[in-house]
Amino acid sequence: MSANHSPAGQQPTATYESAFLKACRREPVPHTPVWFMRQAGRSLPEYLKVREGIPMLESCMRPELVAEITLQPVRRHNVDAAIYFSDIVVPLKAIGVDLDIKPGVGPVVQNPIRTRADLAQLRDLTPEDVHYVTEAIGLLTAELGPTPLIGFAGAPFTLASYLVEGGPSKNHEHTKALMYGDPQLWADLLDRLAEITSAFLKVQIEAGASAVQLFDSWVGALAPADYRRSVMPASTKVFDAVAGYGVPRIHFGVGTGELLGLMGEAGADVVGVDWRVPLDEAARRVGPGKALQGNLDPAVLFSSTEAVEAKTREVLDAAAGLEGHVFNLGHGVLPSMNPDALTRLVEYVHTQTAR
Ligand SMILES: Cc1c2[nH]c(c1CCC(=O)O)Cc1[nH]c(c(CCC(=O)O)c1C)Cc1[nH]c(c(CCC(=O)O)c1C)Cc1[nH]c(c(C)c1CCC(=O)O)C2
Repeated sequence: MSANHSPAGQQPTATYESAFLKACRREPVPHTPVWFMRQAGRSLPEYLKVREGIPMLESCMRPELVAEITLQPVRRHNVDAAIYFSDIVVPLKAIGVDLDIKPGVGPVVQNPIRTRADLAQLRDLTPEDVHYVTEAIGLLTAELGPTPLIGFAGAPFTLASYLVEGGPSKNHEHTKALMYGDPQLWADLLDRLAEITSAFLKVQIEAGASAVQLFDSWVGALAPADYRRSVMPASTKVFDAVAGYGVPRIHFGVGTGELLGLMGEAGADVVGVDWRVPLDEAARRVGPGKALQGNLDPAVLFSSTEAVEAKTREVLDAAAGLEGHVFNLGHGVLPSMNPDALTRLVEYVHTQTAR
């Protein structure tokens, strides 16, 4: 550790002192930090241009392209953090699971995991399996300066939902059939995924990520008792595995109003909230000692600037009493969004919250 490096690991002091990381640590901030889930991607013409002719998963394995795509929204929107460009299925592909990302569909798995024998598809992940991640993060930390880089992974439940269903699913019928019908196989599957996810997050942190987000996008499909019994042990295992690095751990899912307390309890420092629960109520559900992230309804961005500002004001007002607030959308940027509206939104939050 040198003089311009922070106590919490590899990052430069200017990064450690950034508004985003301060808000995650519930320290006073110069302005409310902003970033957007899926800020890189199809809403940006410059993204469509560099991705032309390159399949999604292949683009995730080219370090220079990953670095360029990750930087695009930082340059354009003046967001307070970058998120590493990848996908939640990349570590599964890296250990040899036969899957692809189909345009307009999402991840599709060739041989769904439904029996004990199928578990053999899930071997341990080594740093060499994802050497391109280490390379890309090396390029990125050099380019980003003080702007923090968020690493991420899919949470065990959400990964399991793709692996068991074989693709995207509305009702998660095969997943729930396994969870309720063979609890031991289910627990073993989630534990395997927790190991893989932990290894993947460690690679990102050791390469220079300043925070990590665990996406449990589809876990809102579960009741709290089932979450506690069948999912929380695996997610807790992931958070515990990276606790020693001292980087903030963010935990996000959609439709998780009834799970917010448990998702914090699983080991998050920051709990992501979708647009269905106002942040002051979310803070009551999560309890003290955690920051919150969110939670403008993404679809508001399709409306007028005045309406966007009014709805943003509501989010900021609900967040006024929080210990730490990271502004975000309640879910990801949609491909059809006007990127200029996102740039204006960042500027609006920054000016409204300047102290
Ligand atoms: C559930 C989930 C997936 N992937 C991810 C999640 C969790 C986040 C969430 O809840 O939205 C995570 C993810 N996937 C991607 C990112 C990029 C980083 C960022 O936020 O900027 C992140 C954080 C890139 C991507 N991942 C994907 C794209 C689109 C593919 C493309 O650009 O060709 C991008 C930019 C593909 C993907 N991958 C997945 C879906 C549902 C899709 C969309 C399918 C489609 O509509 O075409 C699975």
